Amino acid sequence: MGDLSGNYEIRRFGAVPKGNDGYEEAATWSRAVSFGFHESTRTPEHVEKALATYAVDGRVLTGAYQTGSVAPGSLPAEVPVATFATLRKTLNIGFGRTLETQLVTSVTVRTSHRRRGLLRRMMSEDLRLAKEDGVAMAALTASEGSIYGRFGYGVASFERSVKVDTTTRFTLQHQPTGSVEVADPKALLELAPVVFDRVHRLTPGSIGRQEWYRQLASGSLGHEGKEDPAVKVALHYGPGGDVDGYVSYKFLGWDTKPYTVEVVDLLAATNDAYLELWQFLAAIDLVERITWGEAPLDDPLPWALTDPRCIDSSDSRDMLWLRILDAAAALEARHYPADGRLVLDLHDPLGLTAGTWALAVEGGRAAVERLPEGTPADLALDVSALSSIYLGGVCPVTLAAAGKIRESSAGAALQARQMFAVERATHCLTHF
Ligand SMILES: CC(=O)SCCNC(=O)CCNC(=O)[C@H](O)C(C)(C)COP(=O)(O)OP(=O)(O)OC[C@H]1O[C@@H](n2cnc3c(N)ncnc32)[C@H](O)[C@@H]1OP(=O)(O)O
Repeated sequence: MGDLSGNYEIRRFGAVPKGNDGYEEAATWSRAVSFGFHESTRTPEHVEKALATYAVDGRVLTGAYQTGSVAPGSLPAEVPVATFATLRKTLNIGFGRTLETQLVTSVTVRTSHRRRGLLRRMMSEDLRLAKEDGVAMAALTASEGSIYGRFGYGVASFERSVKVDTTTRFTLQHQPTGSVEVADPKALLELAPVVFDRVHRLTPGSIGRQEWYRQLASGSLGHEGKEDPAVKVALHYGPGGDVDGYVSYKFLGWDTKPYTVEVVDLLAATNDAYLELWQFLAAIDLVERITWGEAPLDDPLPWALTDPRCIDSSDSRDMLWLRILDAAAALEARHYPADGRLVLDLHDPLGLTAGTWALAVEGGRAAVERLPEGTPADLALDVSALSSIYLGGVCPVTLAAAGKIRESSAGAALQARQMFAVERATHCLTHF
């Protein structure tokens, strides 16, 4: 057996639909990803459907391949030992502004090749290339909390799972302004992207959705890679008759007690649509509980309920991790609700954004200037902390208390909190 310890070639290629050159390479790559996440081996049909959606999103697939000899009888050299994928979508950075963002996903390293620096190599190279390509931000959702801080990522949004008691206890203080009607789930193939576009423009932290979402919401392609006949859909119509929200949901069966409906996807482009979709869910006969795994932490629902304790939410977790790649471009892209000047001493484990930066905001517009090294700073912080506070969803004062931000001028963290605030709660409804 040859030396298996270090010889890898990193290859990048596009996702292509079946019938195209490169399909087999992409299909083998996609099976390696399922292996890395401990899923059952995907059927050829599942792989085909997944790759068709990846191609629409323009995903770039990265694989690490063994170049030396492969252990006899083990997986052949064309199966990557590590996988990594990226796609580009926009991120809502508050006040309706969006920023092109490098989304990192499908990160796996085969157990027998782990802790040899493969993730580090793929991540460092990809972030450097994205920056060179003019992308100022990267994002991911993490399987474990301890992996990505070292690469400069910081938690920027949260989500929680809720169980809502929809027995007679559930009453909302809300007079409907629109209406809700049940629809053929397939209607969402067309409507979901339209509604999402409105939600995306309204919600700080929102990430543009990949093709797969409309398929999921419409029951066309479930997590198992097949049509999901259990999915049901209701649409919300605003006062003018336009569809401004929907809920896609499943009844979990008569064996689940209390009888429960699980939300697959819930989007509302207006405050009224959100509450009225909840009124609809709560009105489903025979059902006593609604569950939703992607609810916001800062949620209007409990405030609209007569009894906010109808909501049981024991499980809150980090959702979006951001990584600023270009400090000046990312900071200048934002609108700031408060003026001020902050000098930031920024550390970066990959060196992409390191330096002393002056952020000067006037009339909500930022000008960012690099200052000579050693210029006294108001705040000293790692790029992961700046990425965390960037969307207004994480408080700089709290990070200062945690030792993640060092405040040299009294009150600078509070000033940062005011400057980085956004117009409504940061929430990301796109997993990728
Ligand atoms: C965005 C997403 O796709 S999230 C999904 C991530 N994937 C998974 O969880 C699948 C299962 N896990 C794996 O496949 C692998 O363990 C990976 C991808 C997490 C790590 O891959 P490896 O190639 O072993 O990582 P690599 O050797 O490059 O390590 C880089 C650094 O991260 C650290 N590290 C790696 N994995 C972990 C971990 N799970 N927890 C804490 N630290 C970790 C290493 O110690 C190393 O630290 P250092 O460079 O500061 O000394």
